[in-house]
Amino acid sequence: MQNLILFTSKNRDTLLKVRKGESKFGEHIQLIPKLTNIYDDIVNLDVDYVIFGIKEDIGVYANYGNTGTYKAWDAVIKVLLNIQNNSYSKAKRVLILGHLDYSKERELVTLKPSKKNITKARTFVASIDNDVTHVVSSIVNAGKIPIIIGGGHNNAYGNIKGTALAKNNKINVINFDAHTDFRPEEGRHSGNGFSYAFVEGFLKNYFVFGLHENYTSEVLFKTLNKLKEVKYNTYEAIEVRNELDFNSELETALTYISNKDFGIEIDCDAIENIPSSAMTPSGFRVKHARQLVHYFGKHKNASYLHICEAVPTKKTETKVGKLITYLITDFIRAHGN
Ligand SMILES: N=CN[C@@H](CCC(=O)O)C(=O)O
Repeated sequence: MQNLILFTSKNRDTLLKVRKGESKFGEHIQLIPKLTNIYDDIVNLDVDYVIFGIKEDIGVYANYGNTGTYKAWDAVIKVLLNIQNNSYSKAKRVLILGHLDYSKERELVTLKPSKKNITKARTFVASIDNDVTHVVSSIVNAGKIPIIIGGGHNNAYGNIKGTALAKNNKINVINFDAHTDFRPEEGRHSGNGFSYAFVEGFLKNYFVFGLHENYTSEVLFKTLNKLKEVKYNTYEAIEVRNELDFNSELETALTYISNKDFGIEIDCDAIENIPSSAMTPSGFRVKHARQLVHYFGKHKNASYLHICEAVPTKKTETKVGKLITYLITDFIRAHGN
């Protein structure tokens, strides 16, 4: 697994800000000292959650989007390690695995998105898919729950495939997102992770929560309406026209996906004013995202959490790191109880 960089005790100690009389999350997490193969390294560890990052934005570039999603992991890990460890946190149940690294390959995203470069990027996304599938399936096979941070939403494909392979069954997904990411299979990118997972038979029931009506084409709406496995609601129906109630929609979506193992996908572009690849001035509040993660996370069939598409800058990295950390800890608290 050449792209997997382990998170070491040295990394932790560099980021940890210890305070006398306090106990920080990072002081209690578990780490793997040496990588042999992920499954063997973690199967006997007494942890429930395995957190890893994906430092890539090649999938976003391959979808002609705004790059920078590779920066989310670094923003999150510095915040996560330094939250308080108390009776609400479960740091001992958490293994920080490390991150998938594509620093060399992502030189491509600095180039003009010519047809040739886009084709190259789409081909490379398929190899990122293989890495993500391998890491996720190893974690799920070992009986743990992956929490995947970052990268573009292309990584939903590897999360779904990896979980489905480990469970030996198709899985369902709830996607909190302004977009369906159900674009045509034209080569892999951040806009078609779910359509590829669906046509390849890894995804069964798919619920998109809070789609933006301005960013979904008529052709795509027609495709979605024809598929009995796909259901959605729109942000406008819930928050603008008040035709649907947020809490009732949570219930509708859970009923639709919870009959088998399911993944929770959170695209930060669904949340208002959060720096992301498709940042929006109009979207759900952070509170809504946290409530949704709590609501789905507490179900026994919740099999993974993926938070993606955030694009932190130097100025916004603490805000993004804190947001994603809140979502991670909401999930862990909900699922553990
Ligand atoms: N993962 C994001 N997918 C969106 C991107 C939209 C955008 O970049 O503006 C999509 O393909 O529609």
